[in-house]
Amino acid sequence: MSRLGVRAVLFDLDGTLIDSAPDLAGTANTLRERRGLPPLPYERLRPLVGSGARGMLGAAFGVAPGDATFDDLRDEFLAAYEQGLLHRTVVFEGMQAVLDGIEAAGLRWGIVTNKAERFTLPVVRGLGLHGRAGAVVCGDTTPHAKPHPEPLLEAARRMLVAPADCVYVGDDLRDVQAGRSAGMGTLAAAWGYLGQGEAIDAWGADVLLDRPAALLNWLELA
Ligand SMILES: O=C(O)COP(=O)(O)O
Ligand SMILES: [Mg+2]
Repeated sequence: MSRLGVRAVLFDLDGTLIDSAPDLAGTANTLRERRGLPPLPYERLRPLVGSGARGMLGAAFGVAPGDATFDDLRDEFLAAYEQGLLHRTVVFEGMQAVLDGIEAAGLRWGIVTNKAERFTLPVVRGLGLHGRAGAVVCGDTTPHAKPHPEPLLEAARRMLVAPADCVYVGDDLRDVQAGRSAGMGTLAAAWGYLGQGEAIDAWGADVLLDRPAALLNWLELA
């Protein structure tokens, strides 16, 4: 895949553009604390953060979707997370420079996440990214979420860029699947929430990136 013809870079949010793991793990421990349970170590929770509330509740309480208590715990988890979206969540180190480089080169960039709008929009605003992103498409913006291509196609439409002229950068297999289905080049971000034993090189991405700055190199902007 060539960077020639790339006019827009779309980014996944959690695990790619921002590190929200400390706040998601912190929320799991808030719920444990409410029940008099000791906190779980961050190192144990972080590898499960890619599975969102499901991963956090599985680790914290041993529950899974379909269990009697799961839905109530998930609602409580999401309400608690919403209270502290930006306590310790940050843009990944090196990523501001990547966004600066993309903008300086006259390329556009946007966000396509499975995180719901109620969480995404305050986070994106709070981190100062809102006025800069050409589009922010969330898990509930279109009828289908990733790995369906629809959110990526919606972002391309909003940015007035043909899907073939976009690339998608993400830290999960479903990001690569969505990008391919949308007809976009795919770049897999290895700095994100890669679960234990996950084989990122088996996802079928066009390019593997080991750190944010590698994206600037690939775009030939560094
Ligand atoms: O919150 C989620 O479900 C995952 O979000 P992401 O798509 O930005 O990684
Ligand atoms: Mg992600």
